[in-house]
Amino acid sequence: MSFRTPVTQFTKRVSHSTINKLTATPTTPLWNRTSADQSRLLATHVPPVTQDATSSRGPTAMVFMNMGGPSTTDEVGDFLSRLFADADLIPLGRFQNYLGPLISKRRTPKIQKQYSAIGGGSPIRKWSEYQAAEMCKILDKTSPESAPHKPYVAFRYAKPLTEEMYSQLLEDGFGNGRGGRAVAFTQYPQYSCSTTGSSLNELWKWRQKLEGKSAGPTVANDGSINWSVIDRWPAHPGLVDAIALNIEDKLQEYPEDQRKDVVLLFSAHSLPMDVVNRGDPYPAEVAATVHAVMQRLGNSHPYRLVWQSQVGPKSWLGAQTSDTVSNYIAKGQKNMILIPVAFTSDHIETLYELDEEVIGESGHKDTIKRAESLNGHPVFIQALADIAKAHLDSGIICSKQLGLRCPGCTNERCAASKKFFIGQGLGATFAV
Ligand SMILES: C=CC1=C(C)c2cc3[nH]c(cc4nc(cc5[nH]c(cc1n2)c(C)c5CCC(=O)O)C(CCC(=O)O)=C4C)c(C)c3C=C
Ligand code: FES
Ligand SMILES: [Fe+2]
Repeated sequence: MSFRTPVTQFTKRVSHSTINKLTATPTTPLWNRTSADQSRLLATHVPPVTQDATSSRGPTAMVFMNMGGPSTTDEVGDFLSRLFADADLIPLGRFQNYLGPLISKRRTPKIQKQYSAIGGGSPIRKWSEYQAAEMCKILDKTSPESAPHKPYVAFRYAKPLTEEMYSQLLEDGFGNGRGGRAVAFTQYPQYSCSTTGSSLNELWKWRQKLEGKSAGPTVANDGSINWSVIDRWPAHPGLVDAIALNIEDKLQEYPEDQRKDVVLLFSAHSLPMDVVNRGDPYPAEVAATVHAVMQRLGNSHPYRLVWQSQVGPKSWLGAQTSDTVSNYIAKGQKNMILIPVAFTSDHIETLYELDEEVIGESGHKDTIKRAESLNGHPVFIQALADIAKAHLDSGIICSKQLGLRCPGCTNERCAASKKFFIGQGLGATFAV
């Protein structure tokens, strides 16, 4: 039995302090006990109260975490300077404060041109706000016990930034001595320490700054925000189905006699090899998505997983998407569908890199196509709601995986933020 199940049963009638009096001793609070112990205590001491259909533990804040993108070309400079200042993404050691601004300043005009070419900015904010709001509408119906669900967006490098979201949460009455529940829902389906890991480290940092918490469990019961995390969902059936449906739609654009011989190229943002070799979970999780999509399609077509968007002189995980397309063309394969698989909405890497560069410059624009990004696909929105509902029902603070650091990790921010998010024993183990 999970911690949450019994709590939902008495909602407004039994307060958290009563639960604690009933269940915990001063030295071993409920959230710090084994799950068997929690079940025994709750089963023994809690009077059987039937659920009141009108009662709710809400509001629940549903916070969509992502990297973000500049909404206008004027924001490109700030976006890049935050990106190159992030030592979880681009570690520049003691030169970070000097090299970060220098590289971002030098890169700005080139990246501004790319955003101009896709309509003057990244659509990620528009899509994230839409996806979060639509998901919350579904959750209000499917999960009345945690309603109302309030959508928030927290970007790592663009507005609304994590600190803006956090201040808004406090203004809206979460925390500030009133407790309140918030779910950090990563919008990267596959976990990488350079993406979701960085967003969680940032969230932990702002939690410390704005709520004064330097340590302690997520189920704090001290009036600060109770955080839990959806940290990965690489093979969720709804995600898999939405990607598969977009592929099936694209296949329809080929003449029937050619359709079965189209090569599917799943394309994900690459990682530097030193990150891969550190033991980052992302390559394996992206492969899990691809495998699940191919199973859903009945392994109907030949396919490869390829990697795009390498930046700078380091060695990156390949094969590169652009090389793959030219190599296959050279081998005589002209029918190919590129499938963005590690990002849930359109962004510069689909609209510019894939559409304008890889396809646009291939000389085979008619036969090399791209599957739609997930954007507002109703099957995808439903998947988000299903993932969130399962999380809310489970009472789990985060996945078991989140507690385990990469074998080669030397980043102390990872240690501190993981310790916080695993919530001292509710569902995850902690390894240093
Ligand atoms: C799952 C997605 C992503 C992973 C993993 C990822 C890792 C990663 N990225 C860089 C460096 C840069 N990324 C940049 C832009 C960018 N990255 C992603 C996604 C992932 N990155 C997206 C969606 C975007 C574009 C945002 C948008 O258009 O809205 C950039 C800036 C652009 C540029 O200068 O070329 C850099 C730099 C590293 C080093 C890294 C892994 C360690
Ligand atoms: S780099 Fe992966 S846990 Fe720190
Ligand atoms: Fe990137």
